[in-house]
Amino acid sequence: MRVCVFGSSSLNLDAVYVDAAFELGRTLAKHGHGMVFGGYDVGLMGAVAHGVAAEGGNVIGVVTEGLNQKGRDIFPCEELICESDLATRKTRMIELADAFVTMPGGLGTFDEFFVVVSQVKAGELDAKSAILNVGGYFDPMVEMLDRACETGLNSTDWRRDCEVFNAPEPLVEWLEG
Ligand SMILES: C/C(=C\CNc1ncnc2c1ncn2[C@@H]1O[C@H](COP(=O)(O)O)[C@@H](O)[C@H]1O)CO
Repeated sequence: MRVCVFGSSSLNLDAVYVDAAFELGRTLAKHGHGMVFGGYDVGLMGAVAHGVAAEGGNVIGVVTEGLNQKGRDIFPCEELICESDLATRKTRMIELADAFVTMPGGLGTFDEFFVVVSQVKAGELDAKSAILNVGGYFDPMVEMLDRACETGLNSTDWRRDCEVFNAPEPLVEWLEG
């Protein structure tokens, strides 16, 4: 399986997030899965790629022309794809993946997570999505999503193909199930 991982591009992150990202990468590779991600060697994005590489796993990176021009470090991926912009890059990452994992992050990470679950909701995508809820980071978002369903404002059960995990091992086992 090829798993797409979303996560923060920020620098100077707390070690609890970085360690969890590295461990996720190691777990994916130990289970024989490859990874597709945003391609840059920064933040949780980079940490998860280092984890995959540490176990000899395969990494595909999808970068953009605009971010390359900002001089961001690119992870040494087995395959590197360059797209024109963030939207095209996101589409490409989704096309390349069999399943999705969202790690803690900011606006870019939220955007990627919601695009995937919205496509599943609309029936455009048939894929599992897992949230790695490091340190309870996603608790408010999970609460909001549950509330959206309880009130009927969201017309489907967001948990249908989406689950929340505190550790990488059960997460990867769920993706495989
Ligand atoms: C100028 C800054 C960041 C540049 N933007 C991005 N760099 C790398 N990856 C990005 C960027 N914007 C969106 N992405 C994707 O979303 C996730 C990271 O975004 P976040 O906002 O940091 O959570 C990641 O999965 C990327 O695929 C500021 O330094």
